[in-house]
Amino acid sequence: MLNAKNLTMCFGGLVAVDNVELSIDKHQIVSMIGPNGAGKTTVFNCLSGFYKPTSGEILFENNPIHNLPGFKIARKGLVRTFQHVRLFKEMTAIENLLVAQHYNLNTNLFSGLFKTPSFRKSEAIALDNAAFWLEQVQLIQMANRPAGNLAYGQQRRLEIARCMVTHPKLLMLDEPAAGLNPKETNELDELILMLRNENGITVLLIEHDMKLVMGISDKIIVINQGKHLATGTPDEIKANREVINAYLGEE
Ligand SMILES: Nc1ncnc2c1ncn2[C@@H]1O[C@H](COP(=O)(O)OP(=O)(O)OP(=O)(O)O)[C@@H](O)[C@H]1O
Repeated sequence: MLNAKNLTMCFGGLVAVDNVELSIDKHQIVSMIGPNGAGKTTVFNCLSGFYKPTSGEILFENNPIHNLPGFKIARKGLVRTFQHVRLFKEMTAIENLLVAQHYNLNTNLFSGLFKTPSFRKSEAIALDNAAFWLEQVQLIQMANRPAGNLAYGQQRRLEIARCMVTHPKLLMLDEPAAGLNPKETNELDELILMLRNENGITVLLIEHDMKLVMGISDKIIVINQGKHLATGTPDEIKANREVINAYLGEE
């Protein structure tokens, strides 16, 4: 589904990502791990169009995307969250999910002004979709609360719902468990598995929580000092001497 070849990203003289190769198959849950500063977020930023890679190729469903801006990549079905929560804090939970669907709304000036039947229909579909995903992430009771008033774990789930209302094919989560307590991390674990098992989503995540990573990943990609170090199943990665030396051994 997603393939990166010779992916390289330089910031001035610093090679943050150095010839990284990766591939993600449909319906897999793939985790990218590595020490702080290894280059994981930079890889994410290149894959999602936030950065234009210095060199290399990124194919999404066999089409090159490395020259596309982020919003066009998102429209192709590759959608992401960020390391820090980025919700519209003054808007309610449901409003955040409606704003995310603006692209699907039939909103030209005429239809919006006169509330044409097609405008009202697309508004109703967006509302149903938003309510469905609030239910899925167990936030339906919070629909009318300002997003900024939700607990941190709830805000994280709302961000995932905000991605899901756009019907992505590949969901990329940057440190989704950061700042969550163990109960919230378990709920996140279940939510990610549900997205894959019941909604057919492919998931790529960056995560430092090894219990979560080892528990849900089909495949783990290890990055160290900007370079690809290893790829394998959780058991293969746990037993990989180079990985233990570079990363797991530190813990
Ligand atoms: N916009 C930027 N400009 C300059 N240097 C950058 C930029 N973004 C990242 N870097 C550098 O690139 C390297 C890789 O950073 P990156 O954030 O990708 O690592 P990471 O593996 O995601 O780390 P962490 O786990 O701490 O989030 C670091 O040395 C970082 O300082």
